[in-house]
Amino acid sequence: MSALLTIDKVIAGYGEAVVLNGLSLTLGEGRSLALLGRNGTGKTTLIETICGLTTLKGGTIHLGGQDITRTRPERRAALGLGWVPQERGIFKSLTVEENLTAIAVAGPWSPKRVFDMFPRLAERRGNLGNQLSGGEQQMLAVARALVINPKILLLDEPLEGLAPIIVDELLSAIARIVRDEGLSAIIVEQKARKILPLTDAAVILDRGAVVWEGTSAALMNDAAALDRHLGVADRAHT
Ligand SMILES: Nc1ncnc2c1ncn2[C@@H]1O[C@H](COP(=O)(O)OP(=O)(O)OP(=O)(O)O)[C@@H](O)[C@H]1O
Repeated sequence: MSALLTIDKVIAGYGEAVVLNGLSLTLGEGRSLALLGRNGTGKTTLIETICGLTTLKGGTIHLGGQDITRTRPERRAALGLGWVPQERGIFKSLTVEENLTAIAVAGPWSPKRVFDMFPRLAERRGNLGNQLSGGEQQMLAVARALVINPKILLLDEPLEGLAPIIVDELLSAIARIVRDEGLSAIIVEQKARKILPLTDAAVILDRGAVVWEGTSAALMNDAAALDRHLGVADRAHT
């Protein structure tokens, strides 16, 4: 397994505030990783650091063997980071179809193919972004990340605030993307037990550091680790 993304001893945060304190992580080609942890433990900061949006004070980041530590965010996106931020980042004044065609890059994930994956979006292809439900907006955000044909999909809490039926639809789409199609992905999620069946590996963050790492299957079976690092509340929400 060759490393696609290597984060080595990264120290990063916002301005003078350090959030990630010497964090290291590796994602292999074609692998998927669940990034877990309680609120405020640094998950979003890690995703934003990979995208080049935080203040980096130390460490290195390599994508596909290339050092991107000092690479500007737009260039990192072009090099293959398909980021879906928590706030989704769709164009609300463009139609669903325009949201995709405006940014699509040639490759296996064409707008047609993502419409096949998300029939709800296909039905609403002429609707403006601001006419979509929260779940449809989230599907469009994932679709937008796919049509740039990234090397890695970075999903930041894709299930947050969505109705159970939409959660299930999104989970089955994510399963197709990461399991069947083998696209590399890092998925930030609060609902550990929902996402772990889909991912290969898992990492739990606490106070900006990795406190648990291993296979998703091992974590699913480790009730003590789930309790200790994610809290009993995790079970109540799944
Ligand atoms: N823009 C910012 N400026 C300063 N501090 C920030 C900023 N964004 C986040 N932080 C701080 O960084 C720490 C980690 O936040 P982060 O959003 O990465 O956590 P998280 O694990 O993604 O949590 P959540 O599940 O709540 O999104 C928190 O203490 C937070 O207050």
